[in-house]
Amino acid sequence: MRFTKMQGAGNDYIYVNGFQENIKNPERLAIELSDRHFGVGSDGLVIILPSKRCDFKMRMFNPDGSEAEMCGNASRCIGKYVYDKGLTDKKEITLETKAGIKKLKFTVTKNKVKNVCVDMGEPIISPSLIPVSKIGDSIIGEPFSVGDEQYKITCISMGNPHTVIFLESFDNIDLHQTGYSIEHHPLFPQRTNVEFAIIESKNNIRMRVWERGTGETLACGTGACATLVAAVLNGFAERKAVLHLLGGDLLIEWNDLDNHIYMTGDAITVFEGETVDRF
Ligand SMILES: N[C@@H](CCC[C@H](N)C(=O)O)C(=O)O
Repeated sequence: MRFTKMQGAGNDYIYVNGFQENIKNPERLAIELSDRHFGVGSDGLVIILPSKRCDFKMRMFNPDGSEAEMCGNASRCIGKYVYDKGLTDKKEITLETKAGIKKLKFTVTKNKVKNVCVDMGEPIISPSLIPVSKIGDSIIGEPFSVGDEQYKITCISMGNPHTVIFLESFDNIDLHQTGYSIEHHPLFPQRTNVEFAIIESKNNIRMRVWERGTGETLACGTGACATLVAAVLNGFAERKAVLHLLGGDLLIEWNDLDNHIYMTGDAITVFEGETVDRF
């Protein structure tokens, strides 16, 4: 099976052309290929497929084999993949995901995609839709305890669930233990991604992320969008900000005219490969 390793802001996935490769068990393949010692090593597996409704369709699997509804960084990399490989000559395409249709716009230099802006759609704040097992219209800066620790959480869905916590510093947090405990907390029936964020200014937010089904990653596109929305709803930030993640920066804007979130960032091809033996 041929594959391409790509990363966006350091969030690395294995991309497979589903027009050519027939993958029977993507859940198992994601577990095996994502392993950083016995596989290729990645934050998951992404399959690019034909779509009846859009230019392309995406399926995305975490390293634990679970399928996610949406992946922001992967959507940008898919833009680069399909344009650079000549699967399209359009600079604006539509992408079908389990979280609806996303629109992608490419910035092209020397016939290669450098940057992609993704219309990520509207954020969802209703607890029943995120989903969060709590009655009410929203969860914005609400007290939450896990273990001996007390936090204030804001819950947002960008098609996939996110729980955002604002901190003064990352020094006193055991991100792996706290991230894991919140991901698996009974409040979140479909588990949750967890973002830890520090407000540096109204337009600059530093964040780290614990991803559902993955663990800590260097970046999460949907997580960056959810963090900006949470920051705005808590009165901490303006509607356009740079989100500084461990693997790079993303520009996120929550447009007040259409209520959509726009995410702009890089997309990089790392290498091409072919699996052998047990894969
Ligand atoms: N890294 C991604 C999100 C990947 C899916 C996530 N782990 C989930 O299960 O929801 C992004 O860039 O958005």
